[in-house]
Amino acid sequence: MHMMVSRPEQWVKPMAVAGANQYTFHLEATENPGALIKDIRENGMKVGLAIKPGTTVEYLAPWANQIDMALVMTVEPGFGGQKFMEDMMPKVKEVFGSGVHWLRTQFPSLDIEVDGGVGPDTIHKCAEAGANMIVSGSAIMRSEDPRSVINLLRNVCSEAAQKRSLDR
Ligand SMILES: O=C(CO)[C@@H](O)[C@H](O)COP(=O)(O)O
Repeated sequence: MHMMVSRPEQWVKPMAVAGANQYTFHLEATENPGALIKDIRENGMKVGLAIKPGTTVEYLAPWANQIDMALVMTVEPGFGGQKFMEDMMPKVKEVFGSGVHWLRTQFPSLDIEVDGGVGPDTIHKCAEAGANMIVSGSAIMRSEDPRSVINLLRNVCSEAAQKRSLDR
């Protein structure tokens, strides 16, 4: 479950009872990420941690060893059909001036999801950066052949992941 809500603490138990196996919350929505991560685990769910475009990845990094998935939003949360923000890709992987690589390099086994504006035109950027989980809404729903779009998105991600593991 991607909980794009304020006060995410209040929905942990209800989601666990409803059968959710992963609970993703927004870093910006809580004052105590550590306590929330602990509560999600104690309720038997995996932990996802999302950041909005305006939040730098340095805020997420301290929690990366305690979570199962990092979600890098590539649109402002709110609604589907927005333009993919390519300038978010350095949060997934980039060589900065200092030579620091980001999430995929620092946390090779972490699931990294991108959400917003992802479709056949933008999937290569996500996959090459190292994202292995994709949210795609309008590119699939507005397609005349949703199955082929899903297959394409899946294949591009799998091929990039395979290439990464061979390069390691
Ligand atoms: O909920 C959100 C943004 O608020 C996203 O999940 C988008 O809705 C994904 O849809 P597309 O950007 O792929 O249309």
